[in-house]
Amino acid sequence: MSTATPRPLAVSSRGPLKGRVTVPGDKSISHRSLMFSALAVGESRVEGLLEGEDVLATAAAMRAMGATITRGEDGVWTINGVGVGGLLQPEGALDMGNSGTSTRLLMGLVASHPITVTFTGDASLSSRPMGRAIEPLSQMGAEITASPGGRLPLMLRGINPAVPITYTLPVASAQVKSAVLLAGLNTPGITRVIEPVPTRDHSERMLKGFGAELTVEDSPEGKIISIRGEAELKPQHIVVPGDPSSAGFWMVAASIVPGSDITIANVCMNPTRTGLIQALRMMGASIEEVDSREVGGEPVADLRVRHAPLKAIEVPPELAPSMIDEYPILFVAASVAEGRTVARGAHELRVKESDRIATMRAALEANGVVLEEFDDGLAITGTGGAPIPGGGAAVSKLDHRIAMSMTVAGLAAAAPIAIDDVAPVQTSYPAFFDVLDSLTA
Ligand SMILES: O=C(O)C1=C[C@@H](OP(=O)(O)O)[C@@H](O)[C@H](O)C1
Ligand SMILES: C=C(OP(=O)(O)O)C(=O)O
Repeated sequence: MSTATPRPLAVSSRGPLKGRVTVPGDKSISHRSLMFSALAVGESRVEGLLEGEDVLATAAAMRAMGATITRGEDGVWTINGVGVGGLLQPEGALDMGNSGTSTRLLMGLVASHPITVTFTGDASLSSRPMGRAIEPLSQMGAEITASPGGRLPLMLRGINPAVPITYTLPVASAQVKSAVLLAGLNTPGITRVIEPVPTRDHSERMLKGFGAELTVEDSPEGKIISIRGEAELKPQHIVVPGDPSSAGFWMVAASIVPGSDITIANVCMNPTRTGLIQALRMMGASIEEVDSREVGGEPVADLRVRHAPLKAIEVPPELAPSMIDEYPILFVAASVAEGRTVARGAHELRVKESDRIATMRAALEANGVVLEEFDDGLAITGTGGAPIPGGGAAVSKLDHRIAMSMTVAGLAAAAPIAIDDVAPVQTSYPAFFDVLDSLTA
């Protein structure tokens, strides 16, 4: 995995970004495509799957639990599922690598199957809190023994039949929501999740597409998502739309490097994912949607992004769930905006692949950016369009989004930024540096 060999890289400005880029398949949808196909009865096909380390960890885990998963020479993946209830006891521990999504969603799946699974991960993943998934899954009857602080490695003994619950999410987390819904798939009766703050809804959309009986209702407490268990999933042909989180790096790069004009093709525009676009537009970014359409049950568009002077904003905290993975790159945009951008209400950043508030603060500060750290975010005083000073180090802390964000910062810096390790980009965007080369050729 990406921990193996660190890859240092010094990034300097390369001039304007020009041309057209197709971003890789959405990571959230890719994980779910493999998991749900592996639980369907029969053969599913997935086009445009993200072939990053995180998703490959999910593929390996589903194989270890009985699914047959192959990649054709045309890049189309074929999955023969075992059926809901049919997951097999894996022989060894499941290595989740760097992937929180794989871990929490698979904990949910295993919880209602009569198998016992040990989950392990890299140093980053082993420092992240799993208590948020352990709590509801224990209520459903799973027995979970975790490392101190509710961390990996952990052992989960699933139960069949599990107990259906109604669970109100204490944190805005699509992973926890999905863990409970996936446990509900093989649980008799109705399992409900109440979501006070909306988060990405790919599980809901896709489970319906696979034929599960799933309903979403609005209530004063929030969205109530109900799934009827002992579901039968029907195999699907899935076309994975492009990842808006990966697109975010190019949106910001083109916005902040003078003379840039790019088109990012096939970006998933699901409203639970477009917070960065909203925030950048508030800052004055030029992002034009071209050819809006639907792909695989998700809204999709091509985005034309041209350089534009950015102005500081107060980032509305209610946008947080729809741009939670995009704060690191938003901090880079804020670093060259005119004025002081304040982004708060994003506590969750502290428990991602790294503490993304502290990691970005250190990396930007070392490169001359003026900022202030809060428990739940950063305030950043931008250069007003001038290059950021650069010339410092950036420590990526096994966090792909830090490595990519600081690369983009380097494109807008007066002196090179020395990133200690960009190998983590493999988790979500293996072609990132090839695309950068093509846009700056
Ligand atoms: O459900 C998902 O696919 C994801 C949910 C988010 O995590 P949380 O549920 O922890 O907010 C996000 O940060 C992660 O990259 C992917
Ligand atoms: C938080 C992320 O992923 P995960 O939780 O799956 O590790 C991310 O991709 O930014």
